[in-house]
Amino acid sequence: MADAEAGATTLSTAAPPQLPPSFCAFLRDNHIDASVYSTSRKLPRYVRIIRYRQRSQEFIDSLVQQIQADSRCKVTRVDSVPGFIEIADQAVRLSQISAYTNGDIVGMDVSSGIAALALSVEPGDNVLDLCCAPGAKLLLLSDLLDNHSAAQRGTVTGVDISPHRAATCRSLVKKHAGSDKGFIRVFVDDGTTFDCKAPQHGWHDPQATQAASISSDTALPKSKRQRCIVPGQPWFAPRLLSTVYACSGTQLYDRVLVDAECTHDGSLVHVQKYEQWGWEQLDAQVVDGNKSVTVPILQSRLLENGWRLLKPGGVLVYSTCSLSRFQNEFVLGGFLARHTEDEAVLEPVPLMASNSTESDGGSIVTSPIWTPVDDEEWDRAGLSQRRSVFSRMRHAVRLNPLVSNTSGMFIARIKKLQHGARLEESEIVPLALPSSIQQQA
Ligand SMILES: C[S@@+](CC[C@H](N)C(=O)[O-])C[C@H]1O[C@@H](n2cnc3c(N)ncnc32)[C@H](O)[C@@H]1O
Repeated sequence: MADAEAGATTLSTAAPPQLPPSFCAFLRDNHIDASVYSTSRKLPRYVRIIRYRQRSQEFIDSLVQQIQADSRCKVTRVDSVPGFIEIADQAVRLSQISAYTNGDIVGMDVSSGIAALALSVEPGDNVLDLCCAPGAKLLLLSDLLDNHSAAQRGTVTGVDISPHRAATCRSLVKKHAGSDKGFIRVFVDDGTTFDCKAPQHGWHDPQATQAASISSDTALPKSKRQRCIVPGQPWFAPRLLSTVYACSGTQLYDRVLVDAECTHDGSLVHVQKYEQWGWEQLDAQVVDGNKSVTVPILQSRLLENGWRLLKPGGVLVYSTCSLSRFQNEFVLGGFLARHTEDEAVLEPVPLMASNSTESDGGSIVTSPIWTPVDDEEWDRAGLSQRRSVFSRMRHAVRLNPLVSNTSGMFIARIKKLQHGARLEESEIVPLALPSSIQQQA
C-alpha cells in the first residue's frame, strides 16, 4: 500500500467557522476542500416521484404544481434525471407537502438517484444492494422492476448490517413499493461476507420456497418464525435466518450496488445538522475509532464481495457520499490493481453525458476524479507506479456540491468481463491510507 501524503498545495482550507477543529483536521487528512461546507444552506431540496415510470405526464405536471403550491417556492423537474424534482428552498419541510403525506414522493437527493440509476437496471435483473439501509436507493431500484409481470420482473436483494436500519428499510418498502412486494428481500447481514445468491427462476422458485418452509419448521422462537416469507410481502431475514436462506439461490446477480458505508462528509445538509445535535456526535461518526483507516478497508471488502457475487457481463456501481479520496479513488484504485483490464472495466456513468464540467442548461455538472497534479505529487503520494490504475478510473465521477448543486457523491460504474483469481483478505486493501493516521494505527 502506498504512503499517500496529502497534496495540500491545491486544497482550500477555508472552513466555515462553526466546524469543530477535529472535523477540520479530518478534512485536511482526507484532502477535502473545506470551503464546500459554506454552500450547504444554498443547496435545494430534492424529491423523487414514487413509481415514476407508471405515472402519466398529466399526473407529474399536476404533482409539480401541487408541490409548488404547498412549499410556496420555485419547484422544477430535474431534466436530466428521470423522476426527480427540485424544490428551491432547502428549508421546506416535506410534511407540509401533500404529495409526500399521500406517498407520491419521497425525499432523496438527486446525487443518490444518479448512483442508483447508474446500474441501468432492466426488467428481469436480479439486483443486489449490499449496504441498503435506510433504503432510498433500494426503493428506487424496486420501482424500476415494478411495472412488469411477476415472471419478467426480476428481484431486489438488500443487505445491511444494522438491524434497526434494515427495519427502517423494510418499512419504507412496505409503505411505498407497489402492491406485490414479494420480489424484494432484506437481509440483516455483513456485506463483506454475505453469500446468498439470487433465485434461479424469479422469486417464487421452488428451492427458495422450500428453504423458507424449512425455516418455518425449525425450533426458532415464534417472533423469528413470523418473519419468514409471506407471499406478496418483502422477505425480511434477521441474522438467524440468513444461513437458512443461503441455500435458496443459485445464481450470481446481474447488477450490484455497493453504496458503501462512509463518513458521510459529502452529505452537507447532514453535517450541518450537527450544529443542533452536538459536534461530539459528528466526531463519533467521522473521526473517532480511526475511521480514516477503518472505513476505506471496510469499503474495499464490501466492494470485493459485491464483485464476487456479480455475474460476468454484469454491472457494479460503487458509490459513497464522502468526498475523501481515500474512500473513493484509493478504494477503487486498490480494486483495479487487483483486477486486470480483462476482468474489470469502468464505463461512463449514465445521465452524466460526457462527464461535463460545464452545465448545458439542464444536466448535473460533474467534477473529475482526484489525481495527482504533477510529477512531484505522484512521487509524494507514492503513486508513480500506479498511473495506469488512475487512467483506468477516468469514467468515475465526483459530484462536488460547489458546482453540482447536489449533495457530494462519488460514483463508479464497473463492468465485469470475467471472474478473477480468489483473493486472501490481506490482499483486499485500498491503494493508500492517510499516512499520518497510518502511523497512529
Ligand atoms: C451510505 S449508507 C447506505 C444508504 C442506502 N444505500 C440508501 O440509499 O438508503 C451505508 C449503510 O451501510 C451499512 N453498513 C455498514 N457496514 C456494513 C457491512 N459490513 N455490511 C452491510 N452493511 C453495512 C450501514 O448500516 C448503513 O446503513
